[in-house]
Amino acid sequence: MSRASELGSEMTGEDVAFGDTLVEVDGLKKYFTQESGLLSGLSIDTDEFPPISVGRQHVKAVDDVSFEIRRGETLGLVGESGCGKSTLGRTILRLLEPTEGRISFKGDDLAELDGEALRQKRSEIQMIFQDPQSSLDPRMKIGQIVEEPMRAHDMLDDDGREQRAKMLLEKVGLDPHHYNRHPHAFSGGQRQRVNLARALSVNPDFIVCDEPVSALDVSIQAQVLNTMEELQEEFGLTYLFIAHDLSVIRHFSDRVAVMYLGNVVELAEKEELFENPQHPYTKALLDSIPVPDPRERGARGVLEGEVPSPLDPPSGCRFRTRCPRLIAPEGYEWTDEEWEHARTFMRAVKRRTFEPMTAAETRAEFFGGDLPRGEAGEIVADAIDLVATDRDNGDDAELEDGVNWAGATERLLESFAEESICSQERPDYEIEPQYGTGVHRAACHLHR
Ligand SMILES: Nc1ncnc2c1ncn2[C@@H]1O[C@H](COP(=O)(O)OP(=O)(O)OP(=O)(O)O)[C@@H](O)[C@H]1O
Repeated sequence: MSRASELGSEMTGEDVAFGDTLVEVDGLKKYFTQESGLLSGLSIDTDEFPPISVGRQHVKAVDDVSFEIRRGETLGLVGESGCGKSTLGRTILRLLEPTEGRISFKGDDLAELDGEALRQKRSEIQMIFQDPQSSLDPRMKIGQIVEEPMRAHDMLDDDGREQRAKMLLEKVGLDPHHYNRHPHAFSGGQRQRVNLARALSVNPDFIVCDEPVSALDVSIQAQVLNTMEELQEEFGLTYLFIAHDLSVIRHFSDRVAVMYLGNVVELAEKEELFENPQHPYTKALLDSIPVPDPRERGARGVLEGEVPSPLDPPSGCRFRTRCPRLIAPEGYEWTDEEWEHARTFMRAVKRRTFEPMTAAETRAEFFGGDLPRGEAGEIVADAIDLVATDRDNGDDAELEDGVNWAGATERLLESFAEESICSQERPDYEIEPQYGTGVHRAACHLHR
C-alpha cells in the first residue's frame, strides 16, 4: 500500500469529480430496539421456556431514507427535534449500525465494510457535534486534541503532526501559538474551531456537521459558518449540515432535505425549497420561522398537535395526522368545500379545540348549516351527535365534558382520514422545479 493511501489522504483510482455523487444513501433504516413499558410488554407463552418474554418495540428513528450528496456541496438537513436527523448523520458515519439499507461512499458500501477497511474509510468521513464544550477533553492541550485523529490513523510522525496541527489551527482562525493551551481557555466559538481543526487533521472529504453552531451566540454563529465555508472551498469538502434552524440552513446549504418522523419529506435546491416549497410540512416549518417583528410574539403556531411516536408512526404519509391538506377519501360524493368543512371539523374534534354546543349550533359553526350529501353527511351527523350537548349520554363517567369526543373522533377518522390516499400509500413524487434545474422531490400525494 502506498504511503498516500495509508494516510487516507489521497484517493486511489476512485476520485470523485466535483458535482458527482460522493455519498449515496439508499433505503436506509435505523431502528432502536426498546423493551416495552412494564407489564404491557410481557407476554406469556407456555410453549416457550421461560414462558414469559418481554415485548420489544422498535423506535423507527430513520425509516427508509434515500438521497445523494455531491462532492463539494452542502446538503442541509432540517426538521423538528426528534425527527431523526442526528441518528441519520450517525448512521451514515457507521457510528450506529444501520438496520437496513445501503450507504455508499465513493462507490464503496459502508454498511458492508468492517475492521481495517472501515477504519480507513473513517478518516475520510468526519463529524462535528453541537456541543464544543463536552466534545473536547479538558485535560488535553488543544494541539494534542487536533493531533489525536492523526495518531489514531498513524498519520505522519510527531513533528509532522505538530506542524500540521499548527497549520490547521491557523486555517480555522486560531493562533497556532495557542497549541499548548487547554480548552477552558477558549470561548465556545473558538472551541468549535478546535473541533474543525481536529476533523480536518486526517484530511477528510466529507464532514457530517450536527448542529455545529446551535450552541453558539448568534453573533458568533455567522463567523464560524464563514470559516466553514472558506475551509470547504480550500479543502474541497462536502458537508451534510444538520440544523433545526432554517435561517442557518438557508445561509449555508446548496440543497436542503426536510425530515419528518424518520422520513425525508422534501428535497430540493435551496432557492427552490425556500421559494417554492411543496410539502405542507415544509410550508408549516417555513411559516413558523419567527419574524423579527416585536409585535409578533414568537413563532406563528402553524404546526398543530404533537409529533406522533416513532414507535408507531402513521401509515402512508407520516405527516398526515397533522396535515392541514389531507386529501379527501374516495367513495364519497362531496365538493371541495364540503370536504374542507368535514376536515376542519374532524381536526377540531380530534384535538377537542371547541366548547361543546348543541347539534344545530355545531352544524352551523362548522358546516354553515348544510351537511355534505349522502353517506358522508350521515357520518358527519353521527359525529356531531356524539359531541352535541343536547344529546342524552346518560351519566357515563367516562365522558369528558359530558360528550363523547373519543367516539366522534373514531367515527370521523375511520371513515375519512383512514380512507384517504394519505393513509394508504407512502408518497414520493418528483416535481418540476420553478427555480434552478435540480431535482425537486416532495413526499406528498397532492403531487400525484
Ligand atoms: N439510542 C437510542 N435509543 C432509543 N431511541 C433513540 C436513541 N437515539 C435516538 N432515539 C430516538 O430516535 C428518534 C430520533 O432522534 P434523533 O436524536 O435522531 O432526532 P433529531 O432530529 O436529531 O433531534 P434533536 O435535534 O433533538 O437531536 C427520537 O425519537 C429519539 O428519542
